[in-house]
Amino acid sequence: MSTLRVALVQLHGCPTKKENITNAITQIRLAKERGARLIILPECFNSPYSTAEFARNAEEIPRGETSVALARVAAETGVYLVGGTYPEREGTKLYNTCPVFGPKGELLCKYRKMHLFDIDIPGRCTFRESAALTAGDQLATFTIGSLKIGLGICWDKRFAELTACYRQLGCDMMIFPSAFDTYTGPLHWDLLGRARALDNQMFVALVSPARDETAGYVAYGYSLLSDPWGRVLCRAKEVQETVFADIDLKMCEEIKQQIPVLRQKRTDLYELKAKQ
Ligand SMILES: NC(=O)CC(=O)C(=O)O
Repeated sequence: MSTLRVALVQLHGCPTKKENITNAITQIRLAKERGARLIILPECFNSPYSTAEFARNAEEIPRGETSVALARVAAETGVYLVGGTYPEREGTKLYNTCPVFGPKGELLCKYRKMHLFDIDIPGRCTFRESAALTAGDQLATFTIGSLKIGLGICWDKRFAELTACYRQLGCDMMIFPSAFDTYTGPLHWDLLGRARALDNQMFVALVSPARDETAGYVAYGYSLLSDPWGRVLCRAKEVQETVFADIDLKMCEEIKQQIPVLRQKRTDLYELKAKQ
């Protein structure tokens, strides 16, 4: 395998959880028809992105209805499916969790958002995820052939050390299901995606919900995939749509030779260490 077709599925929000799941399944089937082998959904795709709504839509992973439906469609289509995120319930705690299903419908891993989205830009954007959710404390990776992929969720991409830890683990791709808002999106979305890609010489995919001006939280849209050079290979607009990129897996090795910054780190003077 020297190239991999990736689909970024930018979904619009539907009135109910059931309709969100049905819409996602339809789009996954269409992406498979167009040759995708790795399909990625957005953050919080089965629920409004609201601290007041998380509990109502939360479920156990992988026993809940969203996971069961995603596992089934992954097996039916034979794809790797990054199930965006949805609220996960474990005991009394809620998490913002990204599950990954393999081509047989098996749960390959799940990642719980490690940095919670607590933001306060008066008059622009205020959100306190930590009022409703518990932060995760584990990195999560999976592989497709020789490609090792790391997971983060939205706000996590602002913490450069996290992606650098995944680089240390040998990841050549990061996936961030995300939901930036319409103030931070235009300023930071591309910049952060491309910066993480360039710093770590890896592919970076950011997948957002479509924009809905009537929603309580208005997501930015513009899902994108950056290559290790910081070039945007595909980008959605604001509406529901799926965009595709064929990623060339040799590119990470080439750039590491040509621009050998990863080998030139002065670990005698500074060092990054994952504590797990
Ligand atoms: N929704 C998030 O977690 C993060 C976000 O919107 C931002 O970083 O801006």
